[in-house]
Amino acid sequence: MDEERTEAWWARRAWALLSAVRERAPLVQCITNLVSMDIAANALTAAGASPAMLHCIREIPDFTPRCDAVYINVGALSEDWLPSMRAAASAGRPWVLDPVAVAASSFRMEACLELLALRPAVVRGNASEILALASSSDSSPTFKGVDSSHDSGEALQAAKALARSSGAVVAVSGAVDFITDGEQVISASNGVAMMQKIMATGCAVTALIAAFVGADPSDALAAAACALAIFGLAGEIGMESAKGPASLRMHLIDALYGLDEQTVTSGVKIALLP
Ligand SMILES: Nc1ncnc2c1ncn2[C@@H]1O[C@H](COP(=O)(O)OP(=O)(O)O)[C@@H](O)[C@H]1O
Ligand SMILES: Cc1ncsc1CCOP(=O)(O)O
Ligand SMILES: [Mg+2]
Repeated sequence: MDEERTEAWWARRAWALLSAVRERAPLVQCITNLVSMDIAANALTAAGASPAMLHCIREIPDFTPRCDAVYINVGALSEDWLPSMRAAASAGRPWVLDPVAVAASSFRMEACLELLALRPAVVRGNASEILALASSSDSSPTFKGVDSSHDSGEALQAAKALARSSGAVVAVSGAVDFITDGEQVISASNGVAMMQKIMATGCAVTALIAAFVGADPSDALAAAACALAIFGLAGEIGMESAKGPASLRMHLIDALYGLDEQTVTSGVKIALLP
């Protein structure tokens, strides 16, 4: 199977998955921080998914089982929301974790480790987040809040170890995104540096990963790699018209909405690393 996963295979897979999102409009429940709600909901809907920002614990038993995927993001974690996160992660739907600033506190680290034990299909973080989560350490001297103080390649071994110990696909974002199930490593090299200057692009791309998993839960590794590459490609196209972070945000969402087969199959840069 691996031998046939050429760059051309990945390009076709990325288009097939984006097409599946557009056709099936997966319902994605998002329990996410308040900063990211707007960009995540807009990225999801531009891609063809159906976002729902529901976090009241009383709604989860009725609503979550009807979702195609669940997205949980601890960016603005609180004692009130953690029970909802636990309940939604335990509802039997495929789900994706964004461990924003996991090293911020022991409360956040313990919450993320507890959620990790509830078997997310995918964990996506920046390099500092994946390094911290893999080592269960909330005491890094280089901690910079929600931003990464490491390059994605520095977290590759940690990502592989975390994938093996948790059973999740682990994605590390950065200039090059790395996606691993603990054995295979995929690189996705789309994107522009200016994406780091738009608040909550990381949160938005994790939401998009959840939509791709919801559209096709059979291969979380492919879903995560293709969602990251497609989001990055939308950033590249958006950058052609952008003057700065605010206009890039708008043009990225427009580009995500307008992607066609030719643009996706010629533009995504996904490769299986040897
Ligand atoms: N230097 C870069 N060059 C190109 N794309 C980048 C770069 N840094 C981040 N990205 C892209 O921006 C998005 C958010 O990633 P990142 O900034 O690592 O997440 P977070 O916001 O959680 O820290 C991802 O799609 C990633 O591929
Ligand atoms: C600023 C901020 N504070 C808590 S969550 C959040 C957004 C983080 O977004 P991202 O992880 O995409 O950088
Ligand atoms: Mg983040």
